[in-house]
Amino acid sequence: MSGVDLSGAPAKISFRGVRKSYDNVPVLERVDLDLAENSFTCLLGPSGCGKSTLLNMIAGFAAPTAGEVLVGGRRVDGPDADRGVVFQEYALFPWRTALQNVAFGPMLKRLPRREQQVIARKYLALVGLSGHEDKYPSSLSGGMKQRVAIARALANDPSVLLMDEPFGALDAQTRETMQEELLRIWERERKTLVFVTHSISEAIFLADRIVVMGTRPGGIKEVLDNDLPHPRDRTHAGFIEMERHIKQILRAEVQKLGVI
Ligand SMILES: Nc1ncnc2c1ncn2[C@@H]1O[C@H](COP(=O)(O)OP(=O)(O)OP(=O)(O)O)[C@@H](O)[C@H]1O
Repeated sequence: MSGVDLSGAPAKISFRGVRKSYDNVPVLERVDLDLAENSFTCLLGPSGCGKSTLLNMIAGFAAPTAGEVLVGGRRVDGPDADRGVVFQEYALFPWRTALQNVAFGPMLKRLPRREQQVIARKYLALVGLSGHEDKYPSSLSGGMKQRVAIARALANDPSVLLMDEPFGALDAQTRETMQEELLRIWERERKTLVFVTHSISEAIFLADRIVVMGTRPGGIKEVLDNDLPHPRDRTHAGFIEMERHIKQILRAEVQKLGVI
């Protein structure tokens, strides 16, 4: 049975009593979480708390040790084109042009060549890369490569988009631009988006739900609903207050580890 989000809408993604261990070492304690369809959730927490593990279980790259993960009411038992993934390190094919990279999913679906190109051009345009179709990744900047990676994930028209620190390697200015672009794309494409980040400010800027995670035991510390109006202003009192609150939770977690 699929869960119900706090808003009353049926959950698109549900974790039911999920635990995860690697080689008998527990990484995640019991996780119960429901994410609504078309919601934007950020997973935030100290290094090693299991953010990527949680994301990978939605993607189907990792299986829970106990419990289950449901997407659209169906148990995840492996990767699926309906769940697109974008990683920090771009993961583009260096020998394929931007267009060929984005057309990769439609090609795997064996769509006619012309249709593959139409889809790839559409998503490259959506991420602001019209005119760069024939460039190879080596001649694109970090921000442009990440735009191609996003377009490639979107070209499969997934209902769920999973992003693992996608802007972590970008300079501060490019990162802020990409955050704004991503919100624009999310508003237009209406995907259920789950985004892993280390940055408190990035999480508050982007997400309507922030899942703050902790270590030892790894798991969810707090789930915050973020209803600050868009476009979000990082100097707004509500923004700063939320930042302060999350910092407090994370500081306590890091102190538990004896790091500071
Ligand atoms: N495939 C694996 N095999 C063994 N241990 C793993 C594996 N993947 C992750 N781990 C361990 O699980 C813990 C959680 O890792 P995970 O990458 O999910 O954390 P994270 O919060 O995403 O970390 P970071 O912010 O540093 O990327 C870490 O201690 C990590 O070493």
